[in-house]
Amino acid sequence: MHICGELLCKMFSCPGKNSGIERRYVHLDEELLGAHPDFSDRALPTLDARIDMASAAVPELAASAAARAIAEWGRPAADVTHLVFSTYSGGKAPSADLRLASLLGLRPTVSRTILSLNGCSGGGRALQLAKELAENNRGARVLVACSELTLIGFYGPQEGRLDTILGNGIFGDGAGAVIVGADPVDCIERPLFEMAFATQTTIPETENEITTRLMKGGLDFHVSIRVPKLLKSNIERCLIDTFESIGISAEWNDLFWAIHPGGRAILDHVEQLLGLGVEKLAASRRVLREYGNMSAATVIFVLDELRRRRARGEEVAEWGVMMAFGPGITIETMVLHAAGSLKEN
Ligand SMILES: CC(C)(COP(=O)(O)OP(=O)(O)OC[C@H]1O[C@@H](n2cnc3c(N)ncnc32)[C@H](O)[C@@H]1OP(=O)(O)O)[C@@H](O)C(=O)NCCC(=O)NCCSC(=O)/C=C/c1ccc(O)cc1
Repeated sequence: MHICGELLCKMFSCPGKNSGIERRYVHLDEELLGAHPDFSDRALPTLDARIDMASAAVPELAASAAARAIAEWGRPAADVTHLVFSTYSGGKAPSADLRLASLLGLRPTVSRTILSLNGCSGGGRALQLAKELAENNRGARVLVACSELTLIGFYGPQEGRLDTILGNGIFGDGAGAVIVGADPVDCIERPLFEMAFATQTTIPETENEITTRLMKGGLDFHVSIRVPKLLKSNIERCLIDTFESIGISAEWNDLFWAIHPGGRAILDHVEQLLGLGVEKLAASRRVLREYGNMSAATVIFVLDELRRRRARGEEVAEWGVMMAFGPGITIETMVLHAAGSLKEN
């Protein structure tokens, strides 16, 4: 797995001390908003303009992350065989995946899949799909790209919609990219993490807790106040089931952790529930602090941060877990093995 995160956009506000967020980056700056003052009002028909803007900017942002991931991978872009692209910020076909393939000069036979509206679980889903593709197609090299722009669903405050304020307070823009493959080529490819096993769980009867819908005024998203507690009640079962499936018994504090920082409360709940030491969620908290919740792209930033922490010797665990949460409520869980540890065995 080769990882790279990318931020195009301009720096945004500081949303307050309780959020755990110090800065975020957004494409929709004051100038653009000045040109589209109707974006502030979700009752006005702005979807066409938002989709036009996103159709240009989403693949460009993805391309800058992907170009860096490909450069670090060390092989030419033409060696990419598959592309899995996740975004909630689209709304037309051909989609951002085709434009990204063209911007990167991928081969015309590249096999493309777009994941749309998977929200914050999209990064986990895209990585699991890439794992399946890589393991089942000899020599496959899968480019995973997640690119999110909040402009598709940014509104001003509205009476009775506290979740809009929550969204404006925690969401940010960003893109991440990863190259996934099996059987690395010696001396050229230097894997970072092995994706050992992955599961997807849907929490029963929670389909109304995180929702998004394309409306004439933009992407209308709703995140209920119950989300952190629902995750807290279900996460440990997912972890136990996942580790039992591969016959590994794990002490939570002996693992490294890449939890999607959907909000500060979610990280607090996970830390408390699993009895994790304060450093265990440091990568997730840093990404939340520096970039906010960039939906699907966020777990890629967390993995990127984790590999930096590993390089500095701040995280030494051999096995780890990545978790991402999105509409469903869907929990994507993946057991990871640090590639440096593989070589030592
Ligand atoms: C950092 C927060 C936002 C605030 O923390 P706090 O400052 O300690 O304050 P409170 O938690 O006590 O909340 C302050 C107020 O906000 C209210 N509130 C608190 N969450 C809410 C609420 N979801 N609604 C509506 N009022 C609320 C809460 O009731 C309270 O109201 P009040 O008592 O009247 O002051 C914290 O609540 C927090 O981290 N919440 C979790 C955020 C969360 O659920 N994140 C989403 C995870 S899932 C995801 O990321 C998917 C996104 C997605 C993206 C794109 C897609 O296409 C699809 C999906």
